[in-house]
Amino acid sequence: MTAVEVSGLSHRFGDHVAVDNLDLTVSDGECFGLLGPNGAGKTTTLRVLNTLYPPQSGSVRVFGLDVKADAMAVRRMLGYVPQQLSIEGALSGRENVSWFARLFDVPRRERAARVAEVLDIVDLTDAADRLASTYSGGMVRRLELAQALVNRPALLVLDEPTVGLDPVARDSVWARVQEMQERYGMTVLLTTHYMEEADILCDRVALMHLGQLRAVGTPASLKAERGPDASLEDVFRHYTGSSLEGQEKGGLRDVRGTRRTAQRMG
Ligand SMILES: Nc1ncnc2c1ncn2[C@@H]1O[C@H](COP(=O)(O)OP(=O)(O)OP(=O)(O)O)[C@@H](O)[C@H]1O
Repeated sequence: MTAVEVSGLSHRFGDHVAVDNLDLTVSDGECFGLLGPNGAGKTTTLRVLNTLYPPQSGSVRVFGLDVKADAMAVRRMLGYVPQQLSIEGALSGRENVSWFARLFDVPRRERAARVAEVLDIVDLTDAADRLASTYSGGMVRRLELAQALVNRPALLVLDEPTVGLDPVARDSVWARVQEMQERYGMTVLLTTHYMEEADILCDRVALMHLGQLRAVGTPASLKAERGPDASLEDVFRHYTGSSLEGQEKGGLRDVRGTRRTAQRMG
């Protein structure tokens, strides 16, 4: 079964073509990475897939359902962790996840157990009753994963899941994603600027540049095409003509974003 099927998708903002005739297939149970420089069209693609933007041309199907015609059914199958902060600092971790459980129609009788289960998966049981405003960046990201998981999505969509996290917190998020995949056999679609993340987590990756698909394959096959010692960064550079420097969101833009986050949390 195909989890995601994108055919001839294009999306414009005014005159600007953000996604240009994109074709992409993600198989059931796969962890698939969407890579590309800033502005490549990754987030726009995820937003169409998430039913946030209706497709302007082309089509997107999630487990056979059309994102336009069957938007509500598609939403029920999805868990989404956006780039922007999606938790409420004035609530505890448990309350944040419970709120999502209500929002996503988790049956009332099952809610408390389901919330406890996902908090356990992301290793936040001990901190569950503390206000989220006291959480570290890594804990916030794990709480967002718990929120996205509480309706047991068939497809988990992660937009830069570890941006701004230190290596230890990043490792911890990776471990949770892998555990969830093993436990539930869910399909994961993520975007990232970290080539190491793509290499470790993803069964296949696609490289986007200027709205177009430039390459798709397993990390191993894409690296092998470039030579015996090639890294995924070499592959990235080859297809996009740009280096990753300044791409990782550690720049001013991200610092601003992080500060905005801190303000909201505090
Ligand atoms: N709401 C919007 N209005 C106008 N232009 C937009 C809007 N959203 C995105 N764009 C433009 O569309 C292009 C693709 O943006 P998108 O956010 O999809 O890229 P991305 O690959 O996710 O980049 P990043 O890695 O920086 O998140 C960019 O040139 C961006 O400036």
